[in-house]
Amino acid sequence: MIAMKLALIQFDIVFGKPKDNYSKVEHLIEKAMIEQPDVIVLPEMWTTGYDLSRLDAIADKEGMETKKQMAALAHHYSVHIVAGSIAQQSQGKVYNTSFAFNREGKCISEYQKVHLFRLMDEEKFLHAGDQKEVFTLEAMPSATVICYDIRFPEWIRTHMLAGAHCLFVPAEWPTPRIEHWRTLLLSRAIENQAFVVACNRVGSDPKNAFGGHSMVIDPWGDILAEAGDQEEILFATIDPERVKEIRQTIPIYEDRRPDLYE
Ligand SMILES: O=C(O)CCC(=O)C(=O)O
Repeated sequence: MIAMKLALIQFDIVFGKPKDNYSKVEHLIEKAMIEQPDVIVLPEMWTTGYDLSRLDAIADKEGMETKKQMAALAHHYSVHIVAGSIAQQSQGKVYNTSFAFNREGKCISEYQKVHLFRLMDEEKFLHAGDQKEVFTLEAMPSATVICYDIRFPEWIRTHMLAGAHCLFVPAEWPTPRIEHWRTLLLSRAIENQAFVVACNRVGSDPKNAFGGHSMVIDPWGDILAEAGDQEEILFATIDPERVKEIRQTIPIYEDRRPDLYE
C-alpha cells in the first residue's frame, strides 16, 4: 500500500447557516488541493454547528445537499473526502451523520453518531445511530466515529475487530476539555495500534468555544501532525504498512483474552 497524504480542514463553522458553510468548505477544499492530498477530512456538524433548536428547518434532508456537493468535489478533484458529519433529517428524525466519498465521487460510507453528548443537549434534538461501518479508502480499511464516541474504547474496539486500521474522528470538541481530547485520541491510537485522524473545529457558538488541535497519530502513538487553535489546513502523510509493523512488534490482537472479557 502506498503512502497517503491527508488534509484536515480545521475551520470556524458559521452558526446555523448551511449555505455559508457549503461555500466556505468549497473554498477551503480548493485551497487544500494545491498541496495535492489524497484525502480531505472535515469536522463534526459542519453545515449547521450546534444550532440544535433550529434543526427541523436547517438539517439536510436525507443528506442530499451535502452528498451532492461532496460527491461533485471528490469527483472534480479526484480526491477522497471523509466529509466530517452533518445534521441529517431522515424519516422525521435528525441524526449526526458522517459520509465518506471516493475519488469517483461515490458515497462509500454512512455512519450515525452512536453516543449522544448530554452536556451539549444532543439527546434532546438528535437520534443515535446503532451501526458501525468499515470502509476502504484507497486500500486502507477505515472507520469513522464522531466526537464523544471516542470516550467509549469498547465501541472503537469493535471497529478494529472488524478490520479497521485507521479511525477518522470528526469533532466539535470544546476548549475546556482539550487535554481530554488529546489524551483520548492518543490512547485510542496506542491501544488499537491504528492511525487516528481527528479533525476538530475552532471558533465559538453562543454556548461554547472550540479548541482545534486536530491531530494525525500513527499506530505507535507518535503525533505526525497537530494543529493549533486557529483555522488551519493540517497536512500529514501516513504509511498504511506501519499498522502491520506495529501489530507484529507487539501482537495485542493475538494476546487478547476475550474468554475473560467478552
Ligand atoms: O466528550 C467531550 O468532552 C466532548 C464531546 C462533544 O463535544 C461532542 O460529542 O459533541
